[in-house]
Amino acid sequence: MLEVQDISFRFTENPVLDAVSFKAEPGQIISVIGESGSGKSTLLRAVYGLHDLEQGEIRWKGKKILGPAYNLVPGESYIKYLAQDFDLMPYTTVSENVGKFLSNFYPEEKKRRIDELLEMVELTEYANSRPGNLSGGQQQRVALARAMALKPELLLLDEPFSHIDSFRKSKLRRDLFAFLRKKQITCIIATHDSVDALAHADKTLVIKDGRIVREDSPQRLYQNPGSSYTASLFGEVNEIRPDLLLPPGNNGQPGDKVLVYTHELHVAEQSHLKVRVKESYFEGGHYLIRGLYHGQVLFFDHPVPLPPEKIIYLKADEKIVKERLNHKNKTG
Ligand SMILES: Nc1ncnc2c1ncn2[C@@H]1O[C@H](COP(=O)(O)OP(=O)(O)OP(=O)(O)O)[C@@H](O)[C@H]1O
Repeated sequence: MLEVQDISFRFTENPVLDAVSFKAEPGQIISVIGESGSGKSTLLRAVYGLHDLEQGEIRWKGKKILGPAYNLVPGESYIKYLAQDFDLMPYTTVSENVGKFLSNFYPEEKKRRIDELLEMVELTEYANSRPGNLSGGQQQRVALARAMALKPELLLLDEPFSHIDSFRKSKLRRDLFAFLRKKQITCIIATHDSVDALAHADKTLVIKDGRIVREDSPQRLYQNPGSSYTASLFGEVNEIRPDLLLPPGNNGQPGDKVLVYTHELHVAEQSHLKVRVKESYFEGGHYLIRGLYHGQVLFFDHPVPLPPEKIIYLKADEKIVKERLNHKNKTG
């Protein structure tokens, strides 16, 4: 088990990690999501032993992970860290890069393993190419394969799909996480991408200014984001007065707002939410509509574009609104 206990770290004056605590059970996949600069990479680097902490400690299976001041060669052999720069050897082949940490003692076993990993990242035909001649996305796939070559006990992935085209990303993501589950590899993945954070994780940590502000299952986090910061990591979100979405009575406290995702608002015959359409943006499966309610900008999804200045009425599922309101009042 990984135990991160109350760790703080700063490069200069301001803390970059501020009293961070969480646990990862063996085989668990944990996503860390937060805006740029919130401390995701620093957290992964700290877990890998690349930073000397100001306070707190990190343990893997009870053994303390030490920073560079106490460990001449930072990083432990049972942990692999895939950084945002891929750190590949540019002048040796893709195969040699993937096999860098594998023993030469059993050459056939080594070759089988490299072939299996290259197949997973769809780079078999590039086995003899040099990373220097590959695209950014292809290099990232080589780095991913190399990080998994030794079947680490703990894998730390920093934005592992950021350079990979959406055409490949979904399949690679599915295959990678299936592989991790099969091998019972514990994984922490830092990401901006809500699909990375939601689709495959057992638990998601939301980080803001170096602090963990939420820790929950992806489903509960998405259903009850609790703050506009958390909700906005999953896409455009509206903050709406509950009395505009619920029948009279039971409408929360004055000043309350509920968070409503764009796909949860629907055009209705009548409602309290009378909106003037401003613009329609084509997003593939639907249009994102920007409208105004008494000067407040609202976004919602609609199957077709709507003419500017058209007046429409918006509704949301009352059950969802009530649940969010209750959750908000419970958690403050
Ligand atoms: N080597 C460094 N020296 C000083 N400050 C740093 C250093 N590395 C990162 N920081 C600062 O620490 C904070 C957290 O950075 P970090 O890279 O952990 O954020 P992040 O959430 O991973 O961002 P991104 O999503 O953009 O990669 C930022 O304010 C950053 O400017």
